[in-house]
Amino acid sequence: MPEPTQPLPYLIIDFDSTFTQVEGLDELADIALEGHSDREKVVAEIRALTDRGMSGELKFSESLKQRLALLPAYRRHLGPLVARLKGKVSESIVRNRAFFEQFPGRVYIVSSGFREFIEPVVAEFGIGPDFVLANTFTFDAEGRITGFDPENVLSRDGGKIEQLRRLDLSGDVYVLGDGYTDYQIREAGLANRFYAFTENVTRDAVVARADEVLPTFDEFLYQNKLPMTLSYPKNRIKVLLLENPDARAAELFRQEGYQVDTVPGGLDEDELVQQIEGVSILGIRSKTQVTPRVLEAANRLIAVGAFCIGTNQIDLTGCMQKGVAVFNAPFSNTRSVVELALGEIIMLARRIPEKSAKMHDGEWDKSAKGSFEIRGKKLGIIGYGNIGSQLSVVAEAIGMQVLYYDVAEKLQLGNATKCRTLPELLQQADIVTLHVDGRAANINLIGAAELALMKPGALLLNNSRGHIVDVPALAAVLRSGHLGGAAVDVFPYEPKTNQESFESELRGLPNVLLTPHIGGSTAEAQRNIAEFVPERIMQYVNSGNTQQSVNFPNIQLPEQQAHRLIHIHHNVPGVLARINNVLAERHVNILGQYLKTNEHIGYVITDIDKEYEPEVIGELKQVEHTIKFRVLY
Ligand SMILES: NC(=O)C1=CN([C@@H]2O[C@H](COP(=O)(O)OP(=O)(O)OC[C@H]3O[C@@H](n4cnc5c(N)ncnc54)[C@H](O)[C@@H]3O)[C@@H](O)[C@H]2O)C=CC1
Ligand SMILES: O=C(O)C(=O)COP(=O)(O)O
Repeated sequence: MPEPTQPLPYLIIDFDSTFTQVEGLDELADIALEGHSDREKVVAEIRALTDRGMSGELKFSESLKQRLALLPAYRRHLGPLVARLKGKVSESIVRNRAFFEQFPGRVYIVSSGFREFIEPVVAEFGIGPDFVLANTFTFDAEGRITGFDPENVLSRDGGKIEQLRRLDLSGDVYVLGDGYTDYQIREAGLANRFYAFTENVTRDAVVARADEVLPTFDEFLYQNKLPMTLSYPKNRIKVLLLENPDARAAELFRQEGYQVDTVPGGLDEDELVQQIEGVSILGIRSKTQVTPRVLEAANRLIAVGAFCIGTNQIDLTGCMQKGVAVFNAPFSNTRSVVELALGEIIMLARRIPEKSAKMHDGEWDKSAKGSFEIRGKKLGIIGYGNIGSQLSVVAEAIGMQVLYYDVAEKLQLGNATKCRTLPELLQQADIVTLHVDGRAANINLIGAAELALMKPGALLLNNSRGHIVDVPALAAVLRSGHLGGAAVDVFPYEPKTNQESFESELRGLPNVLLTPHIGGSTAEAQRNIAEFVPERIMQYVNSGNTQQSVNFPNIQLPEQQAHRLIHIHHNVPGVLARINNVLAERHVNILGQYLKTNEHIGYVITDIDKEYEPEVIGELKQVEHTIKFRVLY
């Protein structure tokens, strides 16, 4: 942990909506009015008054007076209130409890809320009663809250200013709060800096006047080089999501505390080059090309999430050499593609595309010509991976005979028959379906020669990648009638957004089913993907776990012990020895070490004791052939 470079300034922290996520009086009203028919109405009125007071719209004393008048609360409600507030302390404050315990006497809670509920909450963070400056309630003989002690300076307008004056602190004073009255301390010259704390609420009028905006308390600690629980404030991690992944993805990243920007549709290379600067996590789908130029401009990138299966659009080696881990969703839309393919096979076998089009034109064409059952027909699957092999099982279940061809040795499922060559499959199949990946070697895998080998009247499905099929050659065999039909979901060029029109030689051809790359576009698949990919990326960021990464050596790490050093380097001999030399010379105790390499990079994880000289980190960064280095606390 970095040690403070200078004595800690005095921190003046507001309580309601800053130290805690909520406003104490709002919560008190909610508790006191439990079971009352007008609970919601009164709580809403109190909230509105709080807001008007906090943003400077209503005089503070007036807002307080009006709120208390609406509040039918008793002393007995304070216990439940404290219990509730203890569970609602701001997450980044809870996370950094150790910081508060480490600096007793430097943190004041200055609040126009009430001592009765503030003191017990902040006591758990080592902040004693002398460091709580707040209002106090007045009660009647029955214990009903009647108002506030008017002698208390904090009950008056400008009360926080006067309170600070009386405190007469010497040295630097920083104020953290969400309200206008917090800013006024700085305005009055009684603090050096005002930090608008926006983890719980953002008030524009307050943010506009702040020296700094703090989305979390981690950010404050990071900026001031103070000891913090996280190694890096999560709010500094910028996520850029393109091509509309399900909204759940943005939600999960936001919940984690990251800043998320979304761009509907894809970006071309020039646009992405402009937008990638400062982005730590890039989320794309099948359209966006992550090219060497994009990577060159990516100064902060640590991970790319492909919210799909295919990763041919990403320069995977370039990412590796930059220390950028790539993750995809290898099985989240498999079933959706299988279902689409199966539906297309039946639709084409019955010539539905042209029959449906005719019906829309008012033409009744009842005939069995060219239509057949798929039972007993030979389905030739090219690429027997996750999609191909699942389609194999489903197709057999409805009575098809399956043939398959794959460049890799694959487990033969059910009664499927393996073909040793591509021509062997093409010559036999009644229906050919493509499920290979989009690697460059597969460009025009199906060209004029391959199409010529297919049986007359056979059907072709391409739900894999557009460049796998030579489109003009396919159009020619459809026009000539050599093929009986085709279903095509993917194209060499696909429109960037739904506003762009679709151009293709396949348009208007008979018995051709065209779909706009929707093989994986189902609610189920998109939701699965939007959970799967962020989870992998966040695990990687938080623990270094690279399980399921497409381009990094896969390591599933055990739970982190003390501090974790994550070192990515070019795979040349001797780097591990150099890392360990630095640790040995600095007498650092290694608790666990894990190494895995691939042909380009080495990935070393070292768990070490918390106690080490800060210079160790600098020295490890200097180890020759280091690509990226980070420390996790
Ligand atoms: N239309 C859409 O919306 C979707 C399209 N896809 C595409 O489908 C592809 C396949 O997906 P998965 O089955 O999950 O991938 P996978 O990686 O499990 O399977 C691909 C298989 O193709 C084989 N292969 C590669 N080149 C070949 C060749 N020239 N000849 C024969 N076999 C070859 C591989 O050895 C592998 O077994 C993805 O890479 C993606 O491009 C995936 C999901 C949705
Ligand atoms: O999963 C894949 O590889 C796909 O082709 C689906 O791509 P998409 O997410 O629809 O752009």
